[in-house]
Amino acid sequence: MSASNSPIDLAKLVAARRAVDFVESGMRVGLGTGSTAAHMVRELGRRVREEGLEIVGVPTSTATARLAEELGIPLTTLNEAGSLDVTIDGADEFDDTLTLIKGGGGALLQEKIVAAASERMIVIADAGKHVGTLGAFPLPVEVLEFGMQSTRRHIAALLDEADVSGREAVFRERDGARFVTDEGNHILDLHLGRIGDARRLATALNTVPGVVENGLFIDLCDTVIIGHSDGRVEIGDLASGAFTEEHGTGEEGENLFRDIAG
Ligand SMILES: O=C(CO)[C@H](O)[C@H](O)COP(=O)(O)O
Repeated sequence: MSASNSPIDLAKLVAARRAVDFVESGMRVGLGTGSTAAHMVRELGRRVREEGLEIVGVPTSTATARLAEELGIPLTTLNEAGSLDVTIDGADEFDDTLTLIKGGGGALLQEKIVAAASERMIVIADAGKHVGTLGAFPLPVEVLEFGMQSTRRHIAALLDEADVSGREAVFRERDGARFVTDEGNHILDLHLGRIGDARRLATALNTVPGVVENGLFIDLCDTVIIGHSDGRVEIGDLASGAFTEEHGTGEEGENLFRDIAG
């Protein structure tokens, strides 16, 4: 079974398609980055082409911009759009307070700026990303190349005092070379195991000279749509403080699975 029709990918697809129901004509929409967000962009593209949905998108990475362009979704910049009605994006982890870890795809900087400019942020994710305590997923921190080893030492010193259970800080690599973000920076992945106080850690990290941004998204996400591989969807909403389940039959998941598997 390939990654594109695995149960996890099916769960991502279910969440992504449900999220697109929240998009209406006339909206300015932040387009997230990653495999789950790509499902959402494809579904938005389908609605633009087949249903005449009139939106303008603001992509959070060059990869998403490329995909959206291919699909015929009209795009603009955040500067042009000013503010956005909704952003739909993936996440690497989220907890019951809808605090997120993002940046697994390296796009956390644009993602955070776009989310902060949005009236509403909807996160789409497979159920495996819902955690009791954040931190099993390494926390990405975007750092400038200039003085990056010094920046790492300052972060290491800060972690000695932090309420975390692991302290390894590793520069991300891709294809044997240091990973470079869309802004030309690098990513330091912090293997923390358990993050006791996300707000305090996020604030502390952003005081270190050389840190551009960290992957903790706090008070940004309003709604999380959780997909299950049998087609069930849970919606967690910050305003109501509740997680509610939809599509209990599993039938939708089976149909989608047939669609993907061809
Ligand atoms: O934060 C991100 C990119 O910077 C992604 O949203 C996150 O890594 C989730 O990716 P995927 O949907 O592929 O699991």
